[in-house]
Amino acid sequence: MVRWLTAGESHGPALVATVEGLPAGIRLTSADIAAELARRRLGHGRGARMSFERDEIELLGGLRHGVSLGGPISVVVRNTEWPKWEHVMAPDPVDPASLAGLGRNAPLTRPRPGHADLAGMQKYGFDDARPVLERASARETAARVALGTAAKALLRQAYGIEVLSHVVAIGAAEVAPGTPPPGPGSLAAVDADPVRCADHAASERMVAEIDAAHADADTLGGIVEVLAYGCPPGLGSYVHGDRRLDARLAAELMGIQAIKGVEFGDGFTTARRRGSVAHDEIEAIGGAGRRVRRATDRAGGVEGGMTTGEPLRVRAAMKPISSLTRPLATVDVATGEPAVAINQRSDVCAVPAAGVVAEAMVALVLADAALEKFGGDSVEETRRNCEAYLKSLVIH
Ligand SMILES: Cc1cc2nc3c(=O)[nH]c(=O)nc-3n(C[C@H](O)[C@H](O)[C@H](O)COP(=O)(O)O)c2cc1C
Ligand SMILES: C=C(O[C@@H]1CC(C(=O)O)=C[C@@H](OP(=O)(O)O)[C@H]1O)C(=O)O
Repeated sequence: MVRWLTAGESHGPALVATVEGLPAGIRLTSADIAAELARRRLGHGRGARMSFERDEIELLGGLRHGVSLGGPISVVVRNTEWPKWEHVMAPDPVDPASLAGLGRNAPLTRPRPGHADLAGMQKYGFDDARPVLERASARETAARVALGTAAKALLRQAYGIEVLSHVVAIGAAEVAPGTPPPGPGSLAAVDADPVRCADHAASERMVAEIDAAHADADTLGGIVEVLAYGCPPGLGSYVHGDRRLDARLAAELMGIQAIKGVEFGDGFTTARRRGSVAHDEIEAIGGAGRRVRRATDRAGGVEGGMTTGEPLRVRAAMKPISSLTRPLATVDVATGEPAVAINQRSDVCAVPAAGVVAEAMVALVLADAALEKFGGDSVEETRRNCEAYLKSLVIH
C-alpha cells in the first residue's frame, strides 16, 4: 500500500511530506523534485507570491545517492517567506512584544465566501481566520507535488507509464470539444505555453480571459485534463466500490483545493448520449496473438473500475479563486455587522498549477494501484512482475 501525509502551514517555516510504500531502486534526486515544483509555479494569472518565493527543498530520508531505499521518502519544502512570518507563525510561544504593531498579526474577522475561513472558524473554535487559511491554503500542494515526483519516477521506470496534464478551459475560453489530447512526450511543449494549454488558439483566448478578469479585479477557474499513457489493463478492481480506480482517482483529485468536479473520458457528455454512441467498441487488430484495441476512448481508459489499457483521461474542474481584490460581501464575526471579505493579494487564476498538482495525485494513485497489482520490493521486481502479467494475457 502506498500512503502519504503532508504537514505545514502556508506561512510556517516549511512544508513536510512523506510517502511510504514505494519500492527500492527508483532513481530520484532533489533536482527532479525541484523541477516538478517549478512546474507548479507556472501559469499566467498567478499572484505576486509566485514571483518572490522559491521552493527550497531538502530530502530527509528514503534515498541514497539518488536511488530509493524502500523506506519512507521524506522531503522538506521550505517557505522562503518564513523570515517575515517567524513571529506571527512561530510554532512555540513568543514574547507578545515581538507581535506588537505587526499588521500581519491582526485577527482576520471578515471570512471570504468560497474559502475555508468561516466554516473552519466555526469548526475549530477560532475567532480569527488566520489559523484556518494557513492550512487550507493551496501552498500545501507543493508538498504533494514533491511526493508525486517519486510516484511518477516509479511509474516511468517500472512500467513505462507517462503522466501529463494540460488545461482545457479557463473561464469561458476552452479547447474545442473533440480536439485530440496531447500525446506522450508532449509535456515540455505544454509547459512552454503560458497557460499550459496544448492548443495555441485556445491558449490565446485563455490569456485574454485572464487579463480581462485581472482588469476587473476578478478571478477565474477552469478545467484540467490528466492523461496517463502506457497503463496496463487491470489496475484497480470492480469487486468493491472503494477498490475502483475511478473512485480512488476522483477522491484524490477532489482533495485538491478548489476542485469541484471530476469526470472520466467524455464524462457528463456521455450521460447525454445514447448507448450506441457512448461506449468504446472492441476490435481485433490481428498480428501475433489475440490483440485487441478500443475503436474510441470515450470511457477515458477505465471500465468497471479498472484500466482498460487505453490512455487514462480524467478531468478536474476548478472553481474561481475566492480571494478577490474586489471583495465579496460577508459578515465581520467580531461585530456581527455586514462587511467586505478579506481582500489580500491572490492568484487571478491557478488552473495551470492545478494541472501539475492533479498529475501528482494521479501518479500517487496509479503507483498504489500498480504496486497492489504487481507487488515487488524493488523497481526491477515489480517491472518483471508487470512484464510477466502482460505476457500471460490471452487477449491483450
Ligand atoms: C494551485 C492553487 C492555487 C490557489 N491559489 C489561491 C489563491 O491565491 N487565493 C485563494 O483564495 N484561493 C486559492 N486557491 C484555492 C483555495 O485554496 C481553496 O478555494 C480553499 O482552500 C477552499 O477550499 P475549496 O475551494 O475546495 O472549498 C488555490 C488553489 C490551488 C489548487
Ligand atoms: C503560496 C501558494 O499559493 C497560495 C495559495 C493560496 C490559497 O488560499 O490557497 C493563497 C495565496 O497565498 P497568499 O495568501 O500567501 O498570497 C497563494 O499564493 C503556492 O501555491 O505556493
